[in-house]
Amino acid sequence: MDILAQPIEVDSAAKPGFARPQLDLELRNIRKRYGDFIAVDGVSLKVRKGQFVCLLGPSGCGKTTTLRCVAGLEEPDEGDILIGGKEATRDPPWQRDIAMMFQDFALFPHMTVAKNVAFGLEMLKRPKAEITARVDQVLKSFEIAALANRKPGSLSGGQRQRVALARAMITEPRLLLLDEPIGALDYSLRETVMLELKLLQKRSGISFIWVTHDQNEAFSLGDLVVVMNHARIEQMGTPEEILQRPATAFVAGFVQGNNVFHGRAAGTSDGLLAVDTALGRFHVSSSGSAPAAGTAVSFSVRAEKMTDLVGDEHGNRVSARCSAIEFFGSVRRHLFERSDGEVLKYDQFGAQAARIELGQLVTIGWRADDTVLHGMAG
Ligand SMILES: Nc1ncnc2c1ncn2[C@@H]1O[C@H](COP(=O)(O)OP(=O)(O)OP(=O)(O)O)[C@@H](O)[C@H]1O
Repeated sequence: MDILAQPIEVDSAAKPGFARPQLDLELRNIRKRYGDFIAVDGVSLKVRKGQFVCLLGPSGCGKTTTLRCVAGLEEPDEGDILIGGKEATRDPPWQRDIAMMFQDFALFPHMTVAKNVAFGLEMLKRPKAEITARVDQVLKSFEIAALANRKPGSLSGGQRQRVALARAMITEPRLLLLDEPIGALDYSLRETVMLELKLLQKRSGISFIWVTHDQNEAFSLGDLVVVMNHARIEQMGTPEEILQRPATAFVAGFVQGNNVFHGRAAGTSDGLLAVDTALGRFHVSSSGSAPAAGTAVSFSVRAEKMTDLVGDEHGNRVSARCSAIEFFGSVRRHLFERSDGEVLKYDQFGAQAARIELGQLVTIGWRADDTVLHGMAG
C-alpha cells in the first residue's frame, strides 16, 4: 500500500494574498472558559512551516478545546490566533486556511467517495473541470481510485480514514487539524497508517496539529510534542527532549518508563543536590541554581538507567523485592514495591540473560548524573 505513489503538490505560500510567513500558526496566551470552568489557560504556541505538532495529554486537559479555537469552532475569551502570520482570532472557520479531520472521520454517508473528496473544492466554487481533474489525481495519490463510486458505509476503517484524509488535504490548507484521527482504527493497522501519514505530511509541507492522549503516537509522529495538563502546557519539545528531560513531575509520570521521586532539598555539595525522600536520601545532579534547603522538589530516573549490577558510581541505591516481570516489545521490565507505596521500574533488554527472579530482594542503583531534577515540585 503506497499512498505516496504520486506526490501531493502543495505550495500554500504561493497562494495569492499570503506573503511567505515564518509561522503557520501562532497562539498567544489563549484562554477559554465554560462558565466558571477554565478549559484552556494561557496557551501559547508557535508552529513553523510544515511542522508536525502533537498535543498530548490526559482526557479533559484541554487539547480538543485548543484545537477547536484554532479551527474557529470556539472563540477564545482572551488571546490571539495568527494563521500564516495573519490575525484570525475572530474569523469564521471557512475563512481560515485550515482543514479538519475527526476521529469518526465525519464522512457524508449519502455521498460517494469521489463526492466526499470533491466537497471542499465544491465549497470553494472551483470550476467543474478543475474539480474533476483534481479529484482524480487525489484519489490516485491516496490509492482509493477503485473506491470512487462506493459509499462510506461499505468501506473498512482504514479505507474510510484515507478518504477522510484525501478530503481534508485536497484544498491544500496551510494547517490540517486532526482530533484523535486514528483512535478508532484497529491496533494492528495503526503502525502502518502512522508511517504513511508521517511521510505524507512531510511531502505535502502542510503543518499538522494532531490531538492525542497516546504517547506512542505523539513520540512517533511529532516534530514538536506539546504536553498539556489541567488546561495548561506543561512542556513542549522534541520527543527526545521530553523523554530525556521531563520538565515536571507530571510529565515524568505521564511518560512511560520514568521513576518519579518527591522530597525536600537538603543542601548541595560537589554539584550534587541531596534530596530527602520517604525512601531515604538521594543525590541529584543539578546544573542550575540549587533550590534552598527545605524546598519541595521532585526528580526522575528512567527505568533503563537503573541497574542491579551496582558499582561505586551508583551512589543512589534502594533495596526492594521484585513483584512482577513484564515484557514490552524487546524490553524486560522488572517492577519493585517501593516502601512509599509507589512502584520502581527497572528495564533490561529482553535479549540479555535474566538475572532477577520474581520475589527476589535486590539492590537497585543509579548514577546521580542519570537523574533529572524537575523545574518545579509536582
Ligand atoms: N462546551 C463545553 N461546555 C462545558 N465544558 C466543556 C465544553 N467543552 C469542553 N468542556 C470541558 O473542558 C475540559 C477540556 O475539554 P477538552 O475536550 O478540550 O479536553 P481533551 O483534552 O480534548 O479531552 P479528551 O481527550 O477526553 O477529548 C473538559 O473538562 C471538558 O469537560
